[in-house]
Amino acid sequence: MLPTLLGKKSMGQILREIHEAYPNEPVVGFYNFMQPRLLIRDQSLIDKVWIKDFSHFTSRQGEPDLLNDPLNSNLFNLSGNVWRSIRAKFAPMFTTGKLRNMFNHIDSVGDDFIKHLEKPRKEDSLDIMKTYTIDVISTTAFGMQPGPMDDLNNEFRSQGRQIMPPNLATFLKFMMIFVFPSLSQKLGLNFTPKSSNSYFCGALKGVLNHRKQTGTTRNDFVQQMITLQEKGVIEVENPDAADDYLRIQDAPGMKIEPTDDLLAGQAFAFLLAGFDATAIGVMMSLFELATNPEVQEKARAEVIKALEGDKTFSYDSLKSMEYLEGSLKETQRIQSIVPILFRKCTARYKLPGIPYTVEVGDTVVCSTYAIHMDPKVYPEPDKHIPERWLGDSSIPVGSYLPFGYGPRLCIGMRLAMVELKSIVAKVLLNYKISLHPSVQLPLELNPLAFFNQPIRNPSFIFTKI
Ligand code: HEM
Repeated sequence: MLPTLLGKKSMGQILREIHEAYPNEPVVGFYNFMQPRLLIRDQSLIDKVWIKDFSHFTSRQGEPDLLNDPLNSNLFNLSGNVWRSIRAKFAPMFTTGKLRNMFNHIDSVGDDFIKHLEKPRKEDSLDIMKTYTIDVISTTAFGMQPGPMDDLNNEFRSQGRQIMPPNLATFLKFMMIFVFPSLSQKLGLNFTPKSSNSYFCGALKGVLNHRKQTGTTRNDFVQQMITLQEKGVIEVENPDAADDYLRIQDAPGMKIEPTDDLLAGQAFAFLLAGFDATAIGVMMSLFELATNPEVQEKARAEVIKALEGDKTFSYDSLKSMEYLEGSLKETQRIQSIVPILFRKCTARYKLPGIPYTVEVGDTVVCSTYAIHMDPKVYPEPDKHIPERWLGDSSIPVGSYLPFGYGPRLCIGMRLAMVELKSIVAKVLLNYKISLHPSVQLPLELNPLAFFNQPIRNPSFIFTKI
């Protein structure tokens, strides 16, 4: 891991190199500083560990204390039955019907974003995309209408930007938490600054109180959280096969009270887990379209066709844009924004077909970045080919992992795809996208960032159509 500390290579790149250096091995052991790690290369083994034998790997890292630290007890950090019970309570919030009801909030932030692009700007391209993704979380998860996009004093946005800047201090903190989770817990070290935690949790509790006192209602996550407090469960009116990935058995006998603190912690996790990765996703989707002009033209033609006859942007008109969806999936594959998945072993596990047992507390990882660029799975892996995803595309198990895999797959996956598709479709309809001549290709990855993200964000030229 020295190259990462010296600012030469990101963790994602190093793991990809380890994966590619042992093409015939199903697993490879390595050290992350002093901690042994097992890299699982073989996709059918990934399928076993991440899905079939998930009960042995229900954790990601250490376990926060639900009773004494409910604000940090979020879906990302928790494990075992506590995680299962909270996931089962929150999963219905992300189903098709619920997202369809929330679509107008996302759509309206997208319209503001397009107006914002029309004004002269000096902002870095990732900063603009972050304004969009923070505003989406603000309106959906915190029930707060975002102000004008050019308001530089907007507190919610500036607090959001301060949470996890991709710099050396964040990197060292993350390393400490990953490598020495128990010590970090004793030292009270968290992924996020305490000030951010209290600002966002305070904001959500303020909105919860206001709704309860005034009886105001709105189609958003806050309203669903209130339903969860009042009824103990969120109903799914029209079950959809596309929601299968959210189905999960509640933990029997587990009684978890959805207190304001616990709900605030989850909303903060949605912000934390969602806004940065989605902003990088929007930026890199535009980058892929700018560098693949034929794909851009085809995707634009599809958007125009889907909106023929005065149709407006809606959850359903977006659904019909299959080529655009294929392009977004290609971006997620090629860019592998989250380049590594990891699980902590929670029950001793003998790896099938291999003389090796994973002990409780051991961490296993897989390199999504390497798998997404494997020519055996994706011929000509560097090429952006949306057609890979059209029709009966059959991808082997454990081979497409941008949102993770198994029961702990990203709960916000569909929300992220709707956010991405909606904004990219709006940009395509209004602008031709090209790269500023100053952009140097290929883009270099930021060695200090946990995500795969460029060290210098590409600047775009948006030409009004
Ligand atoms: C392009 C955008 C996004 C990407 C690439 C992404 C990717 C991921 C990945 C790879 C994981 C780990 C899954 C695993 O370990 O198997 C994850 C977990 C998670 N994500 Fe996302 N995500 C995105 C957007 C969002 C959004 C918008 C939300 C908002 C709700 C969100 C909320 C979460 C949560 C709460 C978890 C933890 C789930 C659990 O452990 O039960 N993500 N995401």
